[in-house]
Amino acid sequence: MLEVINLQCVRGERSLFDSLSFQLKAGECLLLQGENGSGKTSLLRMLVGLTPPTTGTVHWNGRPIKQWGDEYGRELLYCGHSPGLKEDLSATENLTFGSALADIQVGSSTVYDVLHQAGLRGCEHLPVRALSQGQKRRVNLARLLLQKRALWLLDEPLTALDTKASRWIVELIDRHLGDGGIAVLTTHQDMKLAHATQTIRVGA
Ligand SMILES: Nc1ncnc2c1ncn2[C@@H]1O[C@H](COP(=O)(O)OP(=O)(O)OP(=O)(O)O)[C@@H](O)[C@H]1O
Repeated sequence: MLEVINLQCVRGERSLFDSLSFQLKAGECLLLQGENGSGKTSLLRMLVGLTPPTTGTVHWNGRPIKQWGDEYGRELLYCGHSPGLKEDLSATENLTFGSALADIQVGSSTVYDVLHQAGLRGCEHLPVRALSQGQKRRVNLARLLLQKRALWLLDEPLTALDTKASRWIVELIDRHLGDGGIAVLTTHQDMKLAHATQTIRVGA
């Protein structure tokens, strides 16, 4: 379970949000909405443990995430705004090395299969710099299939994706929730998940 208790975020002189609390249990999803600059990414980074909250705490399965240390990192998968890929390496190499860094050994046939599911057949060995923005995004999101994690934290996962890829991601998220996973997503788009979602408007 992910539990956020009285979270506050101050950036410079500005309080972006205050007294923010919520709980997400297995199979539950939270959509973060709000204007540009309202603090959605800041909140996600707090949930990842990358940015310390001004006040308040984030708990994972009953303990503050600080106490989990590296173990917490192995429970979650964070897809940020930027694709976070090595431009000179191929999609296959990025996924293989990225998984190895996350202590997950994957065979090449698994990586090809995941890239094909992501609609990247024929792009397996191109350097990432030769891919379009949407294709880079697909490579990054393909990690969702390779790294089995309980908690998905996705910053605008549909950005740059075409209709078919957007449908693929929505289906992946629904499957993850159906398998008892938890997801927190930021989005400016209308995302039609089959699973019930909570919505928080950040900065309102
Ligand atoms: N490291 C930082 N230092 C100071 N201010 C920051 C920092 N990171 C973000 N901010 C500010 O915090 C505010 C919220 O930024 P954030 O990226 O969380 O917004 P957002 O809701 O995700 O926006 P968008 O919809 O545009 O992605 C912005 O005004 C931004 O300039």
